[in-house]
Amino acid sequence: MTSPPPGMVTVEEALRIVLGAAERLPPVRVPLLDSLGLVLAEDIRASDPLPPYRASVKDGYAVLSSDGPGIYPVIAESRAGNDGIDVVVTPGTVAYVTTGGPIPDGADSVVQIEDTEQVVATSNGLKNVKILVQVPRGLDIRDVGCDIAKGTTVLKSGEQIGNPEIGLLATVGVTMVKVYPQPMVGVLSTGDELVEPATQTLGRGQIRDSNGPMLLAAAIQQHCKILDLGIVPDNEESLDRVLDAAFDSGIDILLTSGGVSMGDRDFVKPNLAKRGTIYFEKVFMKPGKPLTFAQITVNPKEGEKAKSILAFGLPGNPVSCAVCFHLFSVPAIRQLSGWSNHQLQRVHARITKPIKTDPNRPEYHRAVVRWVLNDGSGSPGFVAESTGYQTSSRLLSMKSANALLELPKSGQIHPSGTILQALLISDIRKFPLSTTADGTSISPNNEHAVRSTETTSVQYGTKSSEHVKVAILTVSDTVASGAGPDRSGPRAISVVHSQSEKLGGACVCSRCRS
Ligand SMILES: Nc1nc2c(c(=O)[nH]1)N[C@H]1C(S)=C(S)[C@@H](COP(=O)(O)OP(=O)(O)OC[C@H]3O[C@@H](n4cnc5c(N)ncnc54)[C@H](O)[C@@H]3O)O[C@H]1N2
Ligand code: MOO
Repeated sequence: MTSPPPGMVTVEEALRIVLGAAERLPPVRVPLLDSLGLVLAEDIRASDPLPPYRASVKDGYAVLSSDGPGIYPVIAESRAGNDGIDVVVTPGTVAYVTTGGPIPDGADSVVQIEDTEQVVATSNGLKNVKILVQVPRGLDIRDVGCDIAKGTTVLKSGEQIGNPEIGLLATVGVTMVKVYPQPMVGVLSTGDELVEPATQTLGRGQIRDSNGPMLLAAAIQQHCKILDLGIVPDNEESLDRVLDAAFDSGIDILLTSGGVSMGDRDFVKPNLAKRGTIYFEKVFMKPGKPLTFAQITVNPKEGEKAKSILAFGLPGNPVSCAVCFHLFSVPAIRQLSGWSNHQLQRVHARITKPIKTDPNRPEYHRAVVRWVLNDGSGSPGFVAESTGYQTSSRLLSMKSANALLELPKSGQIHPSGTILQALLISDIRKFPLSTTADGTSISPNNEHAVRSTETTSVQYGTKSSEHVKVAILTVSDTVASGAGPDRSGPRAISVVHSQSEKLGGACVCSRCRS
């Protein structure tokens, strides 16, 4: 890994520092439904077996299997609760049961309705039924505790609570759940140029605050409680006043945006430095270089413990702000919330178009990752499509992005089809399965693939052991007519050869022009 320039930390080091400062919040008890999305802070055991009684799996008749086919009187109907409680199914009798209903004593099997026939009432006054089949002992009966035995640990401390877990908690009778609480996140936008989103007409030099609402929404998506601290202008006194109130209000995390680079009115860092410890103030990454991280200890109120607050001075550029939130604030939120694995998930994905890397900083390139049946290699896999122009002021490059492609600094071009690591930043399930990223095939024979990559299309080997053969096609009227030189073809060849090892031994096997 390349060392960062002086004064900067690597992304890995920055994350290590953040997680070192982030401690789990003390557990609390919350009502059942409020625990959704939170992390359990205790083991949960079943105090009763499930089912607590022998229950029928089918609508049908509880029988003695040894009786076999024949006509039998129906001595009881057991649907739920105390139905059939004092009834004993003796040889030569049956009881009607519904799905989930208690099996009366004596019966050892259930014959489903489909394997019976109603018999016209007889002189004994009881309904009679004709059993048509021989059933084995135990058929269609759930024994006591067959789903959950008494004393089983159904959930473990540290597990995340989703809807099935809510159901399990309800099943075992837990209505107040011990969980790690949601952190309270305060969000503050800084900058003289900022006005409220509701502002209809912008004055000269004004822009609407997008970072504030975006970060509040992002914190909500991470199951946090939020405190909207609004906008402060670039002036020391206003910032001081708002931060005094913020630190007094019980927040666990402070997210500011703007005012952390080199401007003469960038007051966030000095303010945080005055209140606590700044751990780093520049990260070797793009976007997000001026990210600042500090820990502030707030003096305790009477009878309370001193409180530690994690403060992220996020860069003002909206994309830098969002990327830093995902890479650093999300793992911190997860750690405070009791997650045992705070890391963002990583997948390998093939890029659908060439991507140029930054020559100076490792880059986090926004992309849409989806699972396709043919990722270009003939097999299923993830493909990644760039969200386009990546400048850090262009929030449209975050739109729909569910992944950040990790691009080490090199200044080189990754050709279409290169496999890259992608950090997932949102749920990829909303991108449905398709044949390929664009619903077509991205094989080199496909017209779209040739157009999308302009002059280069990559053919992936069918077996990983095979060398990858690359055909390069320059499409240009000028070149084809001989009116000008082919510049892109030779450049593409040199890229393929310089990246040959990374591309599984790729070599150019043919080159043509049209
Ligand atoms: N001399 C240098 N200048 C800059 C450097 C540097 O190293 N040396 N770093 C650049 C980088 S990289 C970034 S990123 C930005 C970050 O600057 P700040 O965090 O101080 O942010 P501001 O200057 O306040 O704003 C930057 C940009 O973002 C817009 N912005 C700010 N807040 C919001 C908001 N809430 N909603 C929407 N847009 C916002 C602001 O108008 C600016 O355009 O610094 C570079 N400069
Ligand atoms: O690092 Mo800044 O975030 O490039 O734009």
